[in-house]
Amino acid sequence: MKRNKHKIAIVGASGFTGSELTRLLASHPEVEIKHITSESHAGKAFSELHPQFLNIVDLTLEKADIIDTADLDIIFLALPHGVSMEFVGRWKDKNAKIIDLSGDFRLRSPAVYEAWYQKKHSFQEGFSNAVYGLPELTGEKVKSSQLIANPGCYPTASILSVAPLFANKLVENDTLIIDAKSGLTGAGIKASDTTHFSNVNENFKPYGIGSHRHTIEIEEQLSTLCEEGVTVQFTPHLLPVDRGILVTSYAKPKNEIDSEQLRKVYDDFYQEHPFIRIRDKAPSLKDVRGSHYCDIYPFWDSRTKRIISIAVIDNLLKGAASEAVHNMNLMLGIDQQTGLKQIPLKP
Ligand SMILES: NC(=O)C1=CN([C@@H]2O[C@H](COP(=O)(O)OP(=O)(O)OC[C@H]3O[C@@H](n4cnc5c(N)ncnc54)[C@H](OP(=O)(O)O)[C@@H]3O)[C@@H](O)[C@H]2O)C=CC1
Ligand SMILES: CC(=O)N[C@@H](CCC(=O)OP(=O)(O)O)C(=O)O
Repeated sequence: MKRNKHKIAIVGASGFTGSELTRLLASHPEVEIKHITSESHAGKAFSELHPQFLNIVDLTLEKADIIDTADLDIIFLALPHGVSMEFVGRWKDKNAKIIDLSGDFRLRSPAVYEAWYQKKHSFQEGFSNAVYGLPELTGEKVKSSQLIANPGCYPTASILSVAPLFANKLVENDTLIIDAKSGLTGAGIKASDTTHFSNVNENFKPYGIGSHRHTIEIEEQLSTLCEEGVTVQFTPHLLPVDRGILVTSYAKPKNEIDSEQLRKVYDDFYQEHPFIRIRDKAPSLKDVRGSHYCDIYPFWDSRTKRIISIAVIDNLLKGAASEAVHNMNLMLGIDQQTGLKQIPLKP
Protein backbone atom coordinates (compact mmCIF):
# COMPACT_ATOMS: atom_id res chain seq x y z
CA MET A 1 0.00 0.00 0.00
CA LYS A 2 1.26 3.49 -0.87
CA ARG A 3 2.11 5.52 2.24
CA ASN A 4 0.98 9.15 2.56
CA LYS A 5 3.86 11.58 2.51
CA HIS A 6 4.28 14.17 5.26
CA LYS A 7 3.19 17.62 4.11
CA ILE A 8 5.58 20.49 4.60
CA ALA A 9 5.95 24.22 3.90
CA ILE A 10 9.13 26.27 3.51
CA VAL A 11 8.63 29.87 4.59
CA GLY A 12 11.37 32.09 3.16
CA ALA A 13 12.17 29.78 0.23
CA SER A 14 13.64 32.58 -1.87
CA GLY A 15 16.61 32.99 0.49
CA PHE A 16 19.80 30.95 0.72
CA THR A 17 18.81 28.44 3.39
CA GLY A 18 15.21 28.28 2.12
CA SER A 19 16.36 27.30 -1.35
CA GLU A 20 18.78 24.72 0.08
CA LEU A 21 15.86 23.29 2.10
CA THR A 22 13.81 23.13 -1.11
CA ARG A 23 16.65 21.32 -2.91
CA LEU A 24 16.94 18.72 -0.13
CA LEU A 25 13.22 18.25 0.45
CA ALA A 26 12.29 18.02 -3.25
CA SER A 27 14.04 14.67 -3.37
CA HIS A 28 13.28 13.53 0.18
CA PRO A 29 11.27 10.29 -0.13
CA GLU A 30 9.00 10.87 2.88
CA VAL A 31 7.76 14.42 2.32
CA GLU A 32 5.77 16.48 -0.12
CA ILE A 33 6.35 20.22 -0.44
CA LYS A 34 2.92 21.88 -0.29
CA HIS A 35 3.90 25.55 0.00
CA ILE A 36 6.98 27.69 -0.53
CA THR A 37 6.92 31.39 0.30
CA SER A 38 8.48 34.73 -0.50
CA GLU A 39 7.13 38.22 0.08
CA SER A 40 9.05 40.01 -2.64
CA HIS A 41 8.71 37.28 -5.30
CA ALA A 42 5.18 36.06 -4.55
CA GLY A 43 3.42 34.92 -7.73
CA LYS A 44 6.63 33.84 -9.49
CA ALA A 45 7.49 30.23 -10.17
CA PHE A 46 10.34 29.08 -7.89
CA SER A 47 12.24 27.96 -10.99
CA GLU A 48 11.96 31.43 -12.47
CA LEU A 49 13.77 32.82 -9.45
CA HIS A 50 16.22 29.88 -9.19
CA PRO A 51 16.63 28.43 -12.74
CA GLN A 52 18.54 25.39 -11.44
CA PHE A 53 15.13 24.06 -10.32
CA LEU A 54 13.52 24.23 -13.80
CA ASN A 55 11.24 21.20 -14.37
CA ILE A 56 12.10 19.99 -10.88
CA VAL A 57 10.42 22.51 -8.56
CA ASP A 58 8.12 24.81 -10.51
CA LEU A 59 5.81 25.57 -7.55
CA THR A 60 4.56 29.14 -7.26
CA LEU A 61 5.95 31.27 -4.44
CA GLU A 62 3.16 32.48 -2.13
CA LYS A 63 2.97 35.16 0.53
CA ALA A 64 3.53 33.57 3.93
CA ASP A 65 0.42 34.86 5.66
CA ILE A 66 -1.98 33.36 3.11
CA ILE A 67 -0.76 29.77 3.09
CA ASP A 68 -3.19 27.19 4.39
CA THR A 69 -1.45 25.54 7.35
CA ALA A 70 -4.36 23.24 8.24
CA ASP A 71 -3.03 20.03 6.70
CA LEU A 72 0.68 20.65 7.22
CA ASP A 73 2.86 18.37 9.37
CA ILE A 74 6.03 20.50 9.43
CA ILE A 75 6.69 24.18 8.73
CA PHE A 76 10.26 25.35 8.16
CA LEU A 77 10.94 29.01 8.90
CA ALA A 78 13.99 30.23 6.94
CA LEU A 79 13.44 33.85 7.96
CA PRO A 80 15.54 36.58 9.56
CA HIS A 81 15.58 36.68 13.35
CA GLY A 82 12.90 39.05 14.62
CA VAL A 83 10.58 37.89 11.80
CA SER A 84 10.45 34.19 12.74
CA MET A 85 9.07 34.91 16.20
CA GLU A 86 6.01 36.58 14.65
CA PHE A 87 5.16 33.46 12.64
CA VAL A 88 5.80 31.10 15.55
CA GLY A 89 3.36 33.19 17.61
CA ARG A 90 0.79 33.30 14.82
CA TRP A 91 0.86 29.53 14.22
CA LYS A 92 1.23 28.38 17.82
CA ASP A 93 -2.16 26.64 17.92
CA LYS A 94 -1.82 24.84 14.60
CA ASN A 95 -1.06 21.13 14.38
CA ALA A 96 2.12 21.62 12.38
CA LYS A 97 5.46 21.33 14.14
CA ILE A 98 7.81 24.22 13.48
CA ILE A 99 11.53 24.14 12.71
CA ASP A 100 12.90 27.66 13.02
CA LEU A 101 16.27 28.31 11.38
CA SER A 102 16.67 31.74 12.99
CA GLY A 103 18.13 32.60 16.38
CA ASP A 104 14.77 33.62 17.87
CA PHE A 105 14.34 30.63 20.22
CA ARG A 106 17.89 29.30 20.64
CA LEU A 107 18.77 31.01 23.91
CA ARG A 108 17.74 30.24 27.46
CA SER A 109 15.37 33.15 28.10
CA PRO A 110 13.83 36.24 26.51
CA ALA A 111 16.07 38.42 28.71
CA VAL A 112 19.25 36.78 27.40
CA TYR A 113 17.88 37.08 23.84
CA GLU A 114 17.12 40.77 24.23
CA ALA A 115 20.54 41.49 25.71
CA TRP A 116 22.48 39.80 22.88
CA TYR A 117 20.18 40.53 19.92
CA GLN A 118 19.36 44.07 21.09
CA LYS A 119 15.77 43.44 20.07
CA LYS A 120 12.48 43.00 21.92
CA HIS A 121 11.07 39.48 21.76
CA SER A 122 7.39 39.43 20.75
CA PHE A 123 6.60 35.77 21.53
CA GLN A 124 8.24 35.03 24.86
CA GLU A 125 6.02 31.97 25.63
CA GLY A 126 7.84 30.17 22.81
CA PHE A 127 10.96 29.75 24.98
CA SER A 128 9.25 27.29 27.30
CA ASN A 129 8.77 24.58 24.68
CA ALA A 130 11.55 25.31 22.16
CA VAL A 131 14.22 22.59 21.89
CA TYR A 132 17.73 23.41 20.67
CA GLY A 133 18.05 21.08 17.70
CA LEU A 134 21.63 19.86 17.46
CA PRO A 135 20.92 16.17 16.79
CA GLU A 136 24.27 14.84 18.05
CA LEU A 137 23.62 16.42 21.46
CA THR A 138 19.87 16.89 21.83
CA GLY A 139 18.44 14.33 19.38
CA GLU A 140 16.33 12.55 22.01
CA LYS A 141 14.54 15.78 22.98
CA VAL A 142 14.09 16.73 19.33
CA LYS A 143 12.01 13.60 18.69
CA SER A 144 9.07 14.80 20.80
CA SER A 145 9.35 18.53 20.22
CA GLN A 146 6.76 20.88 18.66
CA LEU A 147 9.22 23.76 18.13
CA ILE A 148 12.84 23.36 17.11
CA ALA A 149 15.38 26.13 17.40
CA ASN A 150 17.79 25.09 14.67
CA PRO A 151 21.36 26.05 15.72
CA GLY A 152 23.40 28.87 14.21
CA CYS A 153 26.04 27.97 11.67
CA TYR A 154 29.09 29.04 13.69
CA PRO A 155 27.68 27.48 16.89
CA THR A 156 27.17 24.14 15.09
CA ALA A 157 30.83 23.85 14.09
CA SER A 158 32.09 25.42 17.33
CA ILE A 159 30.05 23.29 19.73
CA LEU A 160 30.72 20.04 17.85
CA SER A 161 34.47 20.80 17.79
CA VAL A 162 34.69 20.67 21.60
CA ALA A 163 31.54 18.91 22.86
CA PRO A 164 33.43 15.71 23.84
CA LEU A 165 35.82 17.76 25.99
CA PHE A 166 33.05 19.59 27.87
CA ALA A 167 30.77 16.57 28.22
CA ASN A 168 33.68 14.71 29.86
CA LYS A 169 34.68 17.78 31.95
CA LEU A 170 38.23 17.57 30.60
CA VAL A 171 39.01 21.25 30.06
CA GLU A 172 39.20 24.42 32.14
CA ASN A 173 35.90 26.22 31.48
CA ASP A 174 37.38 29.69 31.01
CA THR A 175 40.17 28.82 28.58
CA LEU A 176 38.24 28.20 25.37
CA ILE A 177 39.15 30.33 22.36
CA ILE A 178 37.32 29.80 19.07
CA ASP A 179 38.70 31.32 15.91
CA ALA A 180 36.05 30.91 13.19
CA LYS A 181 35.86 31.62 9.46
CA SER A 182 32.74 31.62 7.29
CA GLY A 183 31.94 31.85 3.60
CA LEU A 184 29.75 34.68 2.40
CA THR A 185 26.42 32.85 2.10
CA GLY A 186 26.35 32.96 5.92
CA ALA A 187 25.34 36.59 5.56
CA GLY A 188 22.12 35.83 3.61
CA ILE A 189 21.04 36.64 0.08
CA LYS A 190 20.71 40.43 0.35
CA ALA A 191 23.71 42.34 -0.94
CA SER A 192 25.37 44.88 1.37
CA ASP A 193 28.61 46.88 1.61
CA THR A 194 30.13 44.00 3.57
CA THR A 195 29.27 41.48 0.86
CA HIS A 196 30.16 43.70 -2.11
CA PHE A 197 32.50 41.77 -4.44
CA SER A 198 35.39 44.22 -4.17
CA ASN A 199 35.16 44.30 -0.37
CA VAL A 200 35.31 40.52 -0.16
CA ASN A 201 37.38 39.34 -3.10
CA GLU A 202 41.07 38.79 -2.17
CA ASN A 203 40.23 40.10 1.28
CA PHE A 204 39.79 38.63 4.76
CA LYS A 205 38.55 40.25 7.93
CA PRO A 206 37.37 39.64 11.48
CA TYR A 207 34.12 41.12 12.78
CA GLY A 208 31.85 41.02 15.83
CA ILE A 209 34.92 40.95 18.08
CA GLY A 210 33.91 40.27 21.69
CA SER A 211 30.23 40.76 20.93
CA HIS A 212 28.94 38.35 18.27
CA ARG A 213 25.55 36.85 19.26
CA HIS A 214 26.82 33.33 18.63
CA THR A 215 29.14 33.67 21.66
CA ILE A 216 26.26 33.25 24.10
CA GLU A 217 24.71 30.41 22.07
CA ILE A 218 27.98 28.48 22.28
CA GLU A 219 28.46 29.29 25.99
CA GLU A 220 24.93 28.15 26.88
CA GLN A 221 25.20 24.81 25.11
CA LEU A 222 28.66 24.00 26.48
CA SER A 223 27.53 25.02 29.99
CA THR A 224 24.62 22.58 29.71
CA LEU A 225 27.03 19.84 28.65
CA CYS A 226 29.49 20.26 31.52
CA GLU A 227 26.90 21.48 34.07
CA GLU A 228 29.02 24.54 34.92
CA GLY A 229 29.40 28.05 33.54
CA VAL A 230 31.60 28.32 30.44
CA THR A 231 33.05 31.47 28.91
CA VAL A 232 34.36 31.56 25.38
CA GLN A 233 36.41 34.01 23.37
CA PHE A 234 34.74 33.77 19.95
CA THR A 235 35.99 35.66 16.90
CA PRO A 236 34.32 35.21 13.50
CA HIS A 237 35.98 36.12 10.17
CA LEU A 238 34.60 36.57 6.67
CA LEU A 239 36.22 34.36 4.03
CA PRO A 240 36.07 35.15 0.29
CA VAL A 241 34.35 31.84 -0.56
CA ASP A 242 30.67 30.98 -1.20
CA ARG A 243 30.12 28.45 1.51
CA GLY A 244 31.84 26.65 4.36
CA ILE A 245 32.87 27.27 7.96
CA LEU A 246 36.17 26.29 9.53
CA VAL A 247 36.68 26.73 13.26
CA THR A 248 39.88 26.30 15.23
CA SER A 249 39.20 25.85 18.94
CA TYR A 250 41.85 26.00 21.67
CA ALA A 251 41.42 24.93 25.31
CA LYS A 252 43.60 23.99 28.31
CA PRO A 253 42.89 20.55 29.75
CA LYS A 254 42.49 20.15 33.52
CA ASN A 255 45.01 17.30 33.42
CA GLU A 256 47.60 16.40 30.86
CA ILE A 257 46.34 14.09 28.12
CA ASP A 258 48.05 12.37 25.18
CA SER A 259 47.09 12.16 21.50
CA GLU A 260 45.74 8.63 21.77
CA GLN A 261 43.56 9.42 24.78
CA LEU A 262 42.27 12.55 23.06
CA ARG A 263 41.37 10.64 19.91
CA LYS A 264 39.54 8.02 21.97
CA VAL A 265 37.47 10.70 23.73
CA TYR A 266 36.24 11.97 20.33
CA ASP A 267 35.75 8.50 18.80
CA ASP A 268 33.70 7.34 21.80
CA PHE A 269 31.58 10.48 22.00
CA TYR A 270 30.60 10.45 18.33
CA GLN A 271 30.48 6.65 17.87
CA GLU A 272 26.72 6.58 17.19
CA HIS A 273 26.67 9.68 15.00
CA PRO A 274 27.15 8.94 11.30
CA PHE A 275 27.50 12.57 10.18
CA ILE A 276 30.51 13.30 12.39
CA ARG A 277 33.81 12.12 10.95
CA ILE A 278 36.89 12.20 13.16
CA ARG A 279 39.90 12.87 10.98
CA ASP A 280 43.63 12.07 11.22
CA LYS A 281 44.60 15.33 9.54
CA ALA A 282 43.26 18.87 9.47
CA PRO A 283 40.14 18.99 7.26
CA SER A 284 39.41 21.64 4.64
CA LEU A 285 36.14 23.31 3.62
CA LYS A 286 35.78 21.29 0.43
CA ASP A 287 35.95 18.00 2.36
CA VAL A 288 32.35 18.65 3.47
CA ARG A 289 30.97 21.12 0.93
CA GLY A 290 27.46 20.24 -0.28
CA SER A 291 27.01 17.63 2.46
CA HIS A 292 25.66 17.14 5.98
CA TYR A 293 29.05 16.08 7.38
CA CYS A 294 31.03 17.76 10.10
CA ASP A 295 34.70 16.69 10.00
CA ILE A 296 36.74 17.17 13.17
CA TYR A 297 40.47 16.88 13.85
CA PRO A 298 41.44 16.91 17.55
CA PHE A 299 45.13 17.59 18.26
CA TRP A 300 47.13 17.55 21.51
CA ASP A 301 49.96 20.10 21.52
CA SER A 302 52.34 18.68 24.12
CA ARG A 303 54.58 21.76 23.93
CA THR A 304 51.92 24.38 24.75
CA LYS A 305 49.77 21.91 26.74
CA ARG A 306 46.71 22.91 24.76
CA ILE A 307 44.07 20.91 22.94
CA ILE A 308 43.38 22.23 19.45
CA SER A 309 40.28 21.04 17.61
CA ILE A 310 39.51 21.91 14.01
CA ALA A 311 36.02 21.43 12.60
CA VAL A 312 34.52 22.10 9.16
CA ILE A 313 30.90 22.21 7.97
CA ASP A 314 28.93 23.59 5.06
CA ASN A 315 27.18 26.58 6.68
CA LEU A 316 24.11 26.26 4.47
CA LEU A 317 23.74 22.51 5.15
CA LYS A 318 25.02 21.10 8.46
CA GLY A 319 24.94 24.73 9.65
CA ALA A 320 21.32 25.28 8.55
CA ALA A 321 19.21 23.39 5.96
CA SER A 322 20.39 19.77 6.28
CA GLU A 323 20.44 20.20 10.08
CA ALA A 324 16.78 21.21 9.84
CA VAL A 325 16.05 18.11 7.72
CA HIS A 326 17.92 15.93 10.24
CA ASN A 327 15.72 17.40 12.99
CA MET A 328 12.63 16.78 10.86
CA ASN A 329 13.60 13.12 10.36
CA LEU A 330 13.91 12.70 14.13
CA MET A 331 10.55 14.42 14.73
CA LEU A 332 8.83 12.21 12.15
CA GLY A 333 10.37 9.06 13.61
CA ILE A 334 12.04 8.04 10.34
CA ASP A 335 15.66 6.96 9.73
CA GLN A 336 17.77 9.99 10.68
CA GLN A 337 19.87 9.69 7.50
CA THR A 338 16.91 9.85 5.09
CA GLY A 339 17.57 12.36 2.32
CA LEU A 340 20.93 13.37 3.78
CA LYS A 341 23.43 11.08 2.09
CA GLN A 342 24.93 13.65 -0.30
CA ILE A 343 28.64 13.06 -0.88
CA PRO A 344 30.78 16.21 -0.43
CA LEU A 345 31.36 18.16 -3.63
CA LYS A 346 35.08 18.42 -4.39
CA PRO A 347 36.67 20.26 -6.18
N1 LIG B 1 22.91 31.64 5.70
C1 LIG B 1 23.39 30.79 6.62
O1 LIG B 1 24.46 30.21 6.46
C2 LIG B 1 22.61 30.53 7.87
C3 LIG B 1 21.45 31.23 8.17
N2 LIG B 1 20.78 30.95 9.34
C4 LIG B 1 19.55 31.66 9.67
O2 LIG B 1 18.50 31.21 8.83
C5 LIG B 1 17.60 32.26 8.54
C6 LIG B 1 17.53 32.43 7.01
O3 LIG B 1 18.82 32.76 6.54
P1 LIG B 1 19.16 32.98 5.01
O4 LIG B 1 18.48 31.98 4.18
O5 LIG B 1 20.63 33.12 4.93
O6 LIG B 1 18.46 34.41 4.77
P2 LIG B 1 18.15 35.15 3.39
O7 LIG B 1 18.31 36.60 3.66
O8 LIG B 1 18.93 34.54 2.31
O9 LIG B 1 16.60 34.84 3.16
C7 LIG B 1 15.61 35.37 4.01
C8 LIG B 1 14.22 34.92 3.58
O10 LIG B 1 13.27 35.51 4.48
C9 LIG B 1 12.22 36.12 3.73
N3 LIG B 1 11.74 37.28 4.49
C10 LIG B 1 12.46 38.36 4.87
N4 LIG B 1 11.69 39.21 5.59
C11 LIG B 1 10.44 38.64 5.64
C12 LIG B 1 9.21 39.03 6.24
N5 LIG B 1 9.10 40.17 6.93
N6 LIG B 1 8.14 38.20 6.11
C13 LIG B 1 8.26 37.04 5.42
N7 LIG B 1 9.40 36.64 4.81
C14 LIG B 1 10.48 37.42 4.94
C15 LIG B 1 12.87 36.52 2.43
O11 LIG B 1 11.85 36.59 1.48
P3 LIG B 1 11.74 37.71 0.33
O12 LIG B 1 11.81 36.95 -0.93
O13 LIG B 1 10.42 38.34 0.51
O14 LIG B 1 12.87 38.69 0.53
C16 LIG B 1 13.82 35.35 2.19
O15 LIG B 1 13.14 34.29 1.59
C17 LIG B 1 18.15 33.50 9.24
O16 LIG B 1 17.53 33.65 10.49
C18 LIG B 1 19.63 33.16 9.41
O17 LIG B 1 20.20 33.85 10.48
C19 LIG B 1 21.18 29.97 10.19
C20 LIG B 1 22.31 29.25 9.93
C21 LIG B 1 23.12 29.49 8.76
C1 LIG C 1 29.12 35.24 7.44
C2 LIG C 1 28.01 35.80 8.27
O1 LIG C 1 27.66 36.98 8.18
N1 LIG C 1 27.40 34.97 9.12
C3 LIG C 1 26.31 35.37 9.98
C4 LIG C 1 25.81 34.19 10.78
C5 LIG C 1 24.80 33.33 10.09
C6 LIG C 1 23.93 32.57 11.08
O2 LIG C 1 24.03 31.42 11.42
O3 LIG C 1 23.11 33.38 11.67
P1 LIG C 1 21.98 33.22 12.74
O4 LIG C 1 22.56 32.81 14.02
O5 LIG C 1 21.40 34.58 12.84
O6 LIG C 1 21.02 32.22 12.27
C7 LIG C 1 26.72 36.46 10.95
O7 LIG C 1 27.86 36.49 11.41
O8 LIG C 1 25.83 37.21 11.36
